[in-house]
Amino acid sequence: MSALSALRYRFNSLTQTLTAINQSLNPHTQSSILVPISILSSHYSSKQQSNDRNEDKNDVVSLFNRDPTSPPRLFVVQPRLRPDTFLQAKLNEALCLANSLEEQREGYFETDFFDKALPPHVVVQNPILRSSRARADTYFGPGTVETIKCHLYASESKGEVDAVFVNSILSGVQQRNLERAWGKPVLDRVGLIIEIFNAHAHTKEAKLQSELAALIYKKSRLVRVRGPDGRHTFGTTGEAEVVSARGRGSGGRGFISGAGETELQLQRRRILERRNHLLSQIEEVRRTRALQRAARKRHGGFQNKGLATVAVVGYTNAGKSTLVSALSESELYSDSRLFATLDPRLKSVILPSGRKVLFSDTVGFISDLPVQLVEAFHATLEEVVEADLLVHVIDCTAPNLEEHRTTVLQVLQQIGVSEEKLRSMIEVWNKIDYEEGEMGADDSVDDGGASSWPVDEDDNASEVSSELEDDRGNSNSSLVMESSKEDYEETIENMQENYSDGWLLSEDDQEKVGDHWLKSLDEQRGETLNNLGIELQSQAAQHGPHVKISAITGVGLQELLELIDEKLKTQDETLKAQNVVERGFFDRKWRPSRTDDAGMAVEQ
Ligand SMILES: Nc1nc2c(ncn2[C@@H]2O[C@H](COP(=O)(O)OP(=O)(O)OP(=O)(O)O)[C@@H](O)[C@H]2O)c(=O)[nH]1
Ligand SMILES: [Mg+2]
Repeated sequence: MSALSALRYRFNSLTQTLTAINQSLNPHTQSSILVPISILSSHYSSKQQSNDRNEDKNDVVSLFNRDPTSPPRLFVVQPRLRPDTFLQAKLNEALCLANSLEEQREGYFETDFFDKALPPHVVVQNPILRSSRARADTYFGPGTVETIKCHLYASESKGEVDAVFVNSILSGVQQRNLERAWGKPVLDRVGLIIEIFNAHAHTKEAKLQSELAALIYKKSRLVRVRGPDGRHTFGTTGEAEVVSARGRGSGGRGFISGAGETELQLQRRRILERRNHLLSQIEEVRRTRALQRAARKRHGGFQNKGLATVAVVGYTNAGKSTLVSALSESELYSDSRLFATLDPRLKSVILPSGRKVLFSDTVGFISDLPVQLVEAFHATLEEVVEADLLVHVIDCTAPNLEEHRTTVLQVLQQIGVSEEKLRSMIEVWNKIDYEEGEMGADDSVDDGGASSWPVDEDDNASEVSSELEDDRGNSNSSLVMESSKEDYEETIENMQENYSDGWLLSEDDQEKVGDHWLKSLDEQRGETLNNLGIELQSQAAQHGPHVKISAITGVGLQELLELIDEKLKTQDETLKAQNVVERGFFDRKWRPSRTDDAGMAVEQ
């Protein structure tokens, strides 16, 4: 109940201002960016990129050709999920993601997040729920593609849409075909998250890493398909393979020799060159960070043991930055936009025992966090891996809190946080003021059904409300007509077998994503840690949160600091004991025994 109220509270704030935002849209800007340009297109260089970014970067950062001076208007397509509360949570996240894509101007966002309008959105039949497999060519079935097109055109007639955001993972071919069908750039979940990272990055480190993630993503999207005329084409505009002179008759071998470079090869080469350049710069960042960490461990701190670091981790928007600000009495940037923080920031805090420690605020996680981002943000995430203690902040108002927790545990395992650290991690339930305040204020949300969805004044937003209603009863809605009777009869248990980390992938996609992880992970360790993850989850389920806090009101913060103090003290004692044992072992091993001495003497 409390979580639904939280959603209602947030979305009512968002929807109230839809009209104002729509009015502020500039028709001129809109027409200039409504050109459908695929991320697969060879025209990936955006001439409209921000002047703030250097020209070199303009060529590769943006995944679609958008105007960075005003936030793009995205049309959100949410595949249906069950149960409805889960659908609502995912739709809520999708809308927040869509509204989070915005560049800062002089360090600030132009609009307050809560003043932003809800983006136009539609819930559609989920191909995976229906046939357990998405279509290889268009992901959705032809009926759903048409339905979305109708809704899209209806929104567009109001001048609202720059691109379509499908809150799922699409293959390059699916994305491209949907772009053709809808005549708009299409972003899938991975693409949008990477785009947000690029838009929010403003330090050198974050920019380098976000750009690298975008490049890795783009590289995976470079596909060659057969065009309508039967020839192989590249890009949405269907240009034939273009050859550059490179490789023609010089140095190439076999078939490549003398043929020149195809468009695909040219794009790959450009991406690889840029990637290598970025990797070398990121390596420098990593080296600097490692040196700084070593210096912190050597100097200062408690009894000359160096400064301990406490990394604050959690799902995006959980309140990590607000918490670190409150504990350190500083002003870290916090915002309701997702991925407000991209760079680790360190703040010193004095614990109740008088011990000084460093708190590190870092990038938040999200379900289906693109692997490209995890790979690219290695330097930043190392701060988490190397921390002495982890504090996991959970937004207790999130209806899918359990999924958030699992996601964070999985990412921590994937980036290589030790089993020991995961076991000693402190779990903090933040935003309890929601429960105490707004939650109790509105009893109407207790029905647990469609009425808990925010009542929107806007036509676009209310579409979903009616759909959710329709899904339970009879409806004339074209969207609901696509649902089969069997869909309704499937149990939640059956549905959950289809969920991957609370998220839906086609079987192909699952294989692809799985492969990717396998490449970057130590398999055996992964298995052990997965078991640990389950164990940690069940522990948490049994014992509840370690501490309940409100980073905003300050409730529970003292208790949290005391717990951190205690944990670090226990760790110190364990380390000390280990050192004693190790030294004893060392001594025994290397000091020659009396008998050995005698033997040696005899031999000599
Ligand atoms: N009511 C309430 N709101 C909170 C609390 N803590 C944080 N928030 C709000 O939650 C939103 C997100 O807070 P942040 O501190 O930016 O969250 P974050 O985890 O750092 O988010 P990212 O950096 O985007 O991953 C902001 O609007 C905060 O004002 C809390 O204890 N109570
Ligand atoms: Mg933050």
